[in-house]
Amino acid sequence: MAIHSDSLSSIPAPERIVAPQSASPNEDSIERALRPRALDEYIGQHRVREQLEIFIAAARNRNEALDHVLLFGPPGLGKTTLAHIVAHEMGVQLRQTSGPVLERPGDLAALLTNLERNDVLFIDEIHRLSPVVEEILYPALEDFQIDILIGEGPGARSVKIDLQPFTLVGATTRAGMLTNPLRDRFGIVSRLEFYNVEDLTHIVTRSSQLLKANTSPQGASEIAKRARGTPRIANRLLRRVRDYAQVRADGKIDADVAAAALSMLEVDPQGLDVMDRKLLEAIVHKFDGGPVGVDSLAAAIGEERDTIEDVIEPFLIQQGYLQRTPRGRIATQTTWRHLGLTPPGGPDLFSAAG
Ligand SMILES: Nc1ncnc2c1ncn2[C@@H]1O[C@H](COP(=O)(O)OP(=O)(O)OP(=O)(O)O)[C@@H](O)[C@H]1O
Ligand SMILES: [Mg+2]
Repeated sequence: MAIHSDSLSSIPAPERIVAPQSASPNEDSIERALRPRALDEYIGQHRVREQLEIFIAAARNRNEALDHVLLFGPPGLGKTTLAHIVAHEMGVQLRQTSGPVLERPGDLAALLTNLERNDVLFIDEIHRLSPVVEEILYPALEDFQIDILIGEGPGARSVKIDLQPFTLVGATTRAGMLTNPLRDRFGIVSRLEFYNVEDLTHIVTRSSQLLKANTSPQGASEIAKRARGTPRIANRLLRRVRDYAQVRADGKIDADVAAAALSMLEVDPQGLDVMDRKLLEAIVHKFDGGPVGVDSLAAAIGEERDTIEDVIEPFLIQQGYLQRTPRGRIATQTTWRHLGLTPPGGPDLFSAAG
């Protein structure tokens, strides 16, 4: 491996390299290029994929619209990708919108009346639909009909409009924030999980081919290990490692180059970054390891509560760094050790408490 010592100042440093949200419109367009189009290119999530395969085949066979689908899970795991794949596999068009964009009932009515037979309507952030808009959606989902009010005041009357049969694909990072009547109207509910290292390695390898990056299997696996179970992060790390490799290692991404690039980006071998460590250190140093309520934690590290709950915590909990209890967040033994500290009371006491 030839590592040159030129300056790396040309490498852009996003605020948080392992943020699971999309960073910019530019990143969005790169993502679109890397997005798998068909179900059999969609890596991992075997359970969800198998279910969709069967339901899509059956609906196609009967020439019916697929049942409404709710996709939920943390950001960057492939909800939008899957919505597009559903439309592609059904051989129909996809119309895309999002909860906060649909301000008035008329906005949704316009979209619904323009759908063609069996089309997919994709509503991202569906937990953020306003109640009046959601009201329109119920009869649309159930009977493919909407009631709209024409005119104002005493002369106003309600008119029923028939819609073409369609499939609603709703995506949310927070299934718990959906109202019950809305959730009940989805026939297919799919929860996306964090990806394992093997699947992420596969994704990095596939993206390397599309980006024409020269990545060895070990290089791909090194990136995968630090990608927090999230394809969006894996693809972003790959692009930054590719920059590093280009400037310092003749473009070859092997395990050493990947590790060197990622430690320069302050992503540690477990995939934790500055923000994760800040949160874990706050629990350990400021709150004696917890339990600490999420609001106190938010104040201590200067982050929004929502960011902690949606973005930082899920991976830390899944990896066993953090426990969510009714009394608040608790740092686990893994956390103390990760920070190079001895857990309080020794291993036995802790495992009895945890
Ligand atoms: N199963 C997969 N196989 C290969 N690549 C994937 C897969 N899932 C996601 N990706 C990649 O990850 C990127 C992010 O996925 P996507 O935009 O679908 O996430 P999302 O769940 O909609 O995120 P958000 O909650 O932020 O909207 C995509 O551009 C795609 O390239
Ligand atoms: Mg999305």
